[in-house]
Amino acid sequence: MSIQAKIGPSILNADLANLAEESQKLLDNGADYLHLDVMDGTFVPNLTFGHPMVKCLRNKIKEAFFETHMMVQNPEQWIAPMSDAGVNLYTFHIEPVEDVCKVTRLIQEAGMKVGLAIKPGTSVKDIEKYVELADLVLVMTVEPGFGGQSFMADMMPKVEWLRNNYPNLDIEVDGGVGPKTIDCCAKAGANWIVSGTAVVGAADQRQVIGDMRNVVKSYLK
Ligand SMILES: O=C(CO)[C@H](O)[C@H](O)COP(=O)(O)O
Ligand SMILES: [Fe+2]
Repeated sequence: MSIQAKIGPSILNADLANLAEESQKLLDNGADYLHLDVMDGTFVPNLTFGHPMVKCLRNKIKEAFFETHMMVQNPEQWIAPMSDAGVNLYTFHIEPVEDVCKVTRLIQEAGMKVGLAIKPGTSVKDIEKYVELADLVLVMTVEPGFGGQSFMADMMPKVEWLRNNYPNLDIEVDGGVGPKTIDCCAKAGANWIVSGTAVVGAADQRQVIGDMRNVVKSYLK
């Protein structure tokens, strides 16, 4: 099966007091999945929400595909509760993890797909030995921790390397991605696109989501 273009809004900069409504609006406007940023205040210097909130969101939004971007020091700890909360794709950073193979196995056993994420300072070579275990690789295009930062175009060689070596891999980019930077990401080979501020704050979310998806599609073989 060939890879597809997917746009997943990050709700990090949305009104979290109205998370279900904000999420439903994004889905109604064409989002392919929701990217839920989980931060523990240790792996990154910020704190968001955990599995209780994801579970409440799942109770209100039954059908959508949920990815949790786990910016946490111990991703193994949250596998069972996130699975119970209805998460579909559990994306974790390899940097703090000693046994990446074990964590990927536990995620699969819990019934979720596996995403492997790398920070800007992590070489793509560090993830090479694990790629075959993953459903998706996330190349961060900002330092994880906060929404609304500037896109790091110098991460694109990592995306290019992954696309050249794994033509069928789902490759995600996250951080500062929007209408101005989508071409760069799509050209490098990314096909899962996280976009927070640019989509959530857009006057016409449907237009922005549709335009970005079209750019990604135009580069897919
Ligand atoms: O993981 C993240 C930050 O660590 C967010 O997903 C990301 O920053 C999205 O927001 P924006 O598009 O505003 O940069
Ligand atoms: Fe994220």
